[in-house]
Amino acid sequence: MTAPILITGAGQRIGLAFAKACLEQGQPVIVTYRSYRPAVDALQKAGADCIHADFATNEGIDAFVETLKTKTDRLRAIIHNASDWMPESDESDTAEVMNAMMQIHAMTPYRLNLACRGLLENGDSVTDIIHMTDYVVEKGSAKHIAYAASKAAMANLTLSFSRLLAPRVKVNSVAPSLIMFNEGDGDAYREKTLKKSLMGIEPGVGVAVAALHFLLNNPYLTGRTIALDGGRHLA
Ligand SMILES: NC(=O)C1=CN([C@@H]2O[C@H](COP(=O)(O)OP(=O)(O)OC[C@H]3O[C@@H](n4cnc5c(N)ncnc54)[C@H](OP(=O)(O)O)[C@@H]3O)[C@@H](O)[C@H]2O)C=CC1
Ligand SMILES: Nc1nc2c(c(=O)[nH]1)N=C([C@H](O)[C@@H](O)CO)CN2
Repeated sequence: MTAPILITGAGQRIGLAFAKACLEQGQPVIVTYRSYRPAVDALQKAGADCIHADFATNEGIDAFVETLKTKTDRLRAIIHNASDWMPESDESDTAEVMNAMMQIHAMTPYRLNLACRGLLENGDSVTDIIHMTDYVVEKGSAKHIAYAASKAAMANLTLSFSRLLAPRVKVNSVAPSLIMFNEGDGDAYREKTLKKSLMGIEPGVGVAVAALHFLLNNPYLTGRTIALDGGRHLA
């Protein structure tokens, strides 16, 4: 029996696409979701093991790990996808924003990687950790300061865990810029954002799924980042 891939935050969008792509290839998955959606039921019906988890507290992380270990004693990979794109605002409490961003983008992958090391190493094949970071790790963000800092912390986890876990486990980042807009994004924002990259497109989840497959099937990549950004760095 193939060991399952754990995908966090798979109730919608990119995480959901990851889960569907794995299932279509006969790869078992365990997914976390925070808010219930019909897509979770559909994933369960398609064979995914769906576990409710809110990583906003360490107790929530630890409760998830406890449940996970009742489901499996091995993991093929962990995809740290769960994320909150929280902007600063005049009303926001800066401490709350920074703490929330560091909790989901740094504490959660840190704590899960250490807690699940045995599951990743419990087999003969090399396994994977993939951190979903962000293009803003390179450039910062004037409107998502804490978010960018927390994704930079996540990017550094890739370096440290690569050193700690090689050669049994490969650890890489995928650093997207625009992959898919959110429903509430207006035309002006969309037009402005599309102009930020050389390719000038909203690529959709397929490019993220392609990056996932590339990393899972490349035995020689660890400690690296796939920049999925349409040439934004040169625009
Ligand atoms: N979409 C894009 O264009 C880009 C995406 N990325 C990165 O790619 C990844 C996927 O992006 P996208 O699909 O848009 O992500 P989403 O914004 O849709 O977030 C993914 C999921 O994370 C879950 N989540 C948020 N906070 C928590 C928490 N405290 N505990 C548990 N789950 C939580 C949400 O759960 P729920 O909704 O169930 O509450 C959500 O469904 C993210 O890491 C993102 O930062 C980077 C750059 C661009
Ligand atoms: N958790 C999320 N992170 C990010 C999202 C998102 O929807 N959820 N979206 C972006 C933007 O697409 C940005 O890359 C381009 O404006 C960034 N991170």
